[in-house]
Amino acid sequence: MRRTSLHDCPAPAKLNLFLHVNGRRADGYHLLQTVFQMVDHGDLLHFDLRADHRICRTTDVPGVPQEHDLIVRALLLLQVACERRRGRLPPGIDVAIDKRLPMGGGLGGGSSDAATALMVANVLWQAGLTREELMALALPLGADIPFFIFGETAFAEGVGEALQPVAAPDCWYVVIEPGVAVPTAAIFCSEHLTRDTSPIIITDFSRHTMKHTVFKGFGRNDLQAVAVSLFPPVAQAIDWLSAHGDARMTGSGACVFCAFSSETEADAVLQQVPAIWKAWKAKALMHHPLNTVLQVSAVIE
Ligand SMILES: C[C@@](CO)(OP(=O)(O)O)[C@H](O)COP(=O)(O)OP(=O)(O)OC[C@H]1O[C@@H](n2ccc(N)nc2=O)[C@H](O)[C@@H]1O
Ligand SMILES: Nc1ncnc2c1ncn2[C@@H]1O[C@H](COP(=O)(O)OP(=O)(O)O)[C@@H](O)[C@H]1O
Repeated sequence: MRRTSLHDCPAPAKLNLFLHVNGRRADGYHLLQTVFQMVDHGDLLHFDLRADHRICRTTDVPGVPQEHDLIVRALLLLQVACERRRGRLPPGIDVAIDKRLPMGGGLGGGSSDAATALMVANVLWQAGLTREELMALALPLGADIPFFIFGETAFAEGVGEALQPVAAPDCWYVVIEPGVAVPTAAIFCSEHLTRDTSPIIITDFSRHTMKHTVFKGFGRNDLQAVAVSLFPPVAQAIDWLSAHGDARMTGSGACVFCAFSSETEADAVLQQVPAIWKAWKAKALMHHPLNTVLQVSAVIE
């Protein structure tokens, strides 16, 4: 049966368990190695097919005009791809967002929103793009989007688009939002950013090591030193959380996280977080929730 709406669609946050900057491409983009981990905390999106062909965001997102919104841009790309494939333009979509993830937080909120929109619209429009086709369509919009469509914990290379599944640590995270928005570009263009971390090679041995990454302090976030120097609240949050474990920044910041092997341990730390910061706990997700909720893989593969 053809569906005309899908509500309460999750767009989970990601954490970069480590993030190494290995070099820079001729176009200025940086070559990275990272492990992307989804967690069970994120935005919620609601989709309704329209009678016309317009893509409309029905929720105001302060600072993000509708035409710049990654959700809207992603859906416009898919609508055109769908028209090319099917010979007719699919109906428009109204998208409402319950925004929970802070912008400029390094949690990939905008990217995750766009990935969820693409996976849902692929079903609503019966567009029939494969997972790989959706990932390729999304990459020009943002390097993190393909990961969310890939849908499982991944070791990523290139600018984040070359993905391999890795064993994920089954744990809980405490995440602190330091209350500042870090613009990704400001970190990557800093003259103080180190860009020469030696690439690691993923073997069966290192896959195993990855599983213990968060507890054994594997790697580091090469973007952290620059973010800490430009944004003191990030430094303060890392200092505080470091008393409880290996605290790190995710992505280009600002959020910081620390892993715990049980929910009880995470709760104990969460209760002590100073009231000046917003903080939450989240469980590691092995798969994107839409893989099962929507049977996306069955529909698009
Ligand atoms: C750093 C990461 C790690 O997961 O995530 P966030 O912390 O932003 O969530 C990503 O690589 C973010 O990739 P992406 O989402 O494409 O970054 P954008 O905000 O579009 O990039 C803003 C600017 O940062 C620079 N940039 C970005 C990515 C990259 N690999 N090299 C770069 O030099 C470019 O100048 C780009 O124009
Ligand atoms: N749906 C969206 N949600 C959040 N940010 C968006 C969205 N669409 C576009 N953006 C833009 O992407 C930027 C980065 O937001 P976000 O992905 O949430 O953070 P980060 O890249 O730090 O993880 C925002 O500052 C905003 O300008």
